[in-house]
Amino acid sequence: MKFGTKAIHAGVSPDPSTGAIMTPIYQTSTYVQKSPGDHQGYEYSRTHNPTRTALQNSLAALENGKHGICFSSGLGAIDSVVKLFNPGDEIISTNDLYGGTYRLFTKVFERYGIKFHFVPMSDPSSLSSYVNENTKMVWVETPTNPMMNIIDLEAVAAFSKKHNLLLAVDNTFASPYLQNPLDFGADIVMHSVTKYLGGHSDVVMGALVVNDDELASRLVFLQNACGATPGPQDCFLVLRGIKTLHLRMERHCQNGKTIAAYLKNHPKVEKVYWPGFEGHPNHQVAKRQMRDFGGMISFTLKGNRIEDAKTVMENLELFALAESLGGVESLCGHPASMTHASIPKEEREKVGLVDSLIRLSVGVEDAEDLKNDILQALAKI
Ligand SMILES: C=C(NCc1c(COP(=O)(O)O)cnc(C)c1O)C(=O)O
Repeated sequence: MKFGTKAIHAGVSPDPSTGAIMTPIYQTSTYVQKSPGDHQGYEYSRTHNPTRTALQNSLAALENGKHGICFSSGLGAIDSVVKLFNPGDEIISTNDLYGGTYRLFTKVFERYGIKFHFVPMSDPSSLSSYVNENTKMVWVETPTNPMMNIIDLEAVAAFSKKHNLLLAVDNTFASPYLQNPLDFGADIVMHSVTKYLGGHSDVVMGALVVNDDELASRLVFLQNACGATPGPQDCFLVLRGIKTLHLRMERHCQNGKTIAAYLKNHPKVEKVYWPGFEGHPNHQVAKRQMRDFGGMISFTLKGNRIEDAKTVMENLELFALAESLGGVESLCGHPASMTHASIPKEEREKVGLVDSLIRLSVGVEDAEDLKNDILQALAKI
């Protein structure tokens, strides 16, 4: 099946008892058994729930994987990935990543003896210097949040296999519509389902998709044992969001291209970070591993004054100033003081995340209105 057909049909089937075409919301915590252990595959909703099962199967299909595993948030999913490891183990991570992920790694798991190396990954050949006998996994985002770096999945997968490391890829910014990391050799693909998959800014959820059965059983064990599972209503909302993922992503990409080009030519804009530009350092890699370049854009202003950035964001009207991304409505954010505030300033600035950086999640509105919104806000500085 092609992606658009999978988005509508994968993982779901008419309800066996009623024929309902949409997967029902099984709003129940438990299931009656005929005698101890004699049940219909469902015992307790933290462990299994039919609405969640349909969503997990749908997500696995969209990522060309075998096993989908859902969590109550993206960080809940990442938490379970890191719980695969033990004190003394080491993880090599991209040095540009979501601030909450950095915080989870450094403020939680370093206390449990897991060591993280935050390194630039635009040239995977430099990674070997960070490998030792304790290294267990490589953690990648691509495109990265918020600097829009592109990491070569095929090259990092080859590196990981050569050194017998797991490769986990946070595919949130691309969505399964634009990129499928398992196809390039990744072992785990992770999503903040909160973003493009839910697509309507009305759910917080996370997911993992893997092919390996043993890895899946370890992650399913952690999903149940640690309990960060989503409820059936949220699973229903994401199942519904997924049905239009392909249509929404096409519009996000069209609008992203229009807005990126508009910003690039604006006299008050210093630099625009968007993988679709031919001048992007890894544009050729993006072309190879992505089907299009997405709706996430970051940019800086001439003069790099935080006051100017705040004035622009306060005056944007269609681009609402809020955390998150990937919904139908356009959002703007200030990573330095919002999503990435938990990363020390000196660490942020090593990757180019300066105080004047503005991040846009370009929605599916009419592009002309979005351009005019940016024009009027930039006129205020
Ligand atoms: C809320 C934001 N990010 C969440 C996020 C997460 C965490 O997902 P949550 O569903 O918010 O827990 C993981 N990975 C990436 C790349 C993310 O962007 C944000 O960047 O505005």
